[in-house]
Amino acid sequence: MIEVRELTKRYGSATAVDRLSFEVGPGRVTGFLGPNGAGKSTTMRALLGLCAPASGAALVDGRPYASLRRPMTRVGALLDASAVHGGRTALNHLRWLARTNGIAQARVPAVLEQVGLAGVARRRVAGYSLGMRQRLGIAAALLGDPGVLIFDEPVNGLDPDGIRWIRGLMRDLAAGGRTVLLSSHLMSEMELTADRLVIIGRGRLIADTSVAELTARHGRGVLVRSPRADELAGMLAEAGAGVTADPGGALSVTGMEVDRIGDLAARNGIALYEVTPRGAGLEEAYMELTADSAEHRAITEGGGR
Ligand SMILES: Nc1ncnc2c1ncn2[C@@H]1O[C@H](COP(=O)(O)OP(=O)(O)OP(=O)(O)O)[C@@H](O)[C@H]1O
Repeated sequence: MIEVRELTKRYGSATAVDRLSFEVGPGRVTGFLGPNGAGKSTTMRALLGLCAPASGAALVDGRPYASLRRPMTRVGALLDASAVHGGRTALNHLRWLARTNGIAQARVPAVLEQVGLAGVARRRVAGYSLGMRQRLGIAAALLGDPGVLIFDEPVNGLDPDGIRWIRGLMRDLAAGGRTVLLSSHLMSEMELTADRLVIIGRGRLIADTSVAELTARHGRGVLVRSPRADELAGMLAEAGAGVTADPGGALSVTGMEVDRIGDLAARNGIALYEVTPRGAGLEEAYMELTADSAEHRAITEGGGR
């Protein structure tokens, strides 16, 4: 469990995080989104005791990081994958981490296996690709088998295979009951990985919502196919959804989440052949939500050269 309460952090006269409050619960992946400079890294650093807030609190399992006993067994984090000393091997790095944090050495081969580095564990980290370093950073985060995981831009610089692997891992960790907070400035990435979104801009909370809610509110609706489309259309409309019939016989449903559509059909014994959210509008929704808080905006001048 992560709790951020009225968190404020200033650098000189600049306010990086401004009375920010949100909670992140277990069992799902929570995406932490915001434009460059929104305050995501600062918030994560506060959660990990790496910077002291001016006021408010950043808590893991109800406590500030500094008062956690054996913190690596409570919270694991990937902030900067290049932080490992290049002269070390992955094996030595993890063994040292385990030793200094009271973690059983048996966890070392287990996490190396989990992140796919078992075969290269005796190589020096200096020779690792960016993707391998990310995996090593994730192995370190998982070493203490913590219930809370915090990842800052974990897919940065990864190839499609690496990105797919990280997505799967995040989802597996959440499915296993862990609390997973994952930052990105890309909505497209979050749409595929996260269940819930905490969106900030200029250090303030902009939205705390589920991907499904955001899709229902800003997406282009849900495509529904059913052999009893007419009947279903009537029921959906009665329940408050916007319904239009596509030329092919499918329904285009707006203002209602996929789960509710499914429940309503099930309660009335209506078979569904397809229920597909058309989420293409999410990126635009995010741009709209954060439009006023982006640090740098491209200025488009008419009549350019
Ligand atoms: N050590 C620091 N000293 C001074 N200002 C800082 C420091 N760290 C962050 N800031 C400022 O605080 C604000 C929030 O930065 P932060 O790195 O938390 O944002 P972010 O959302 O993680 O951005 P990005 O997506 O670019 O990583 C920015 O305006 C940044 O310039």
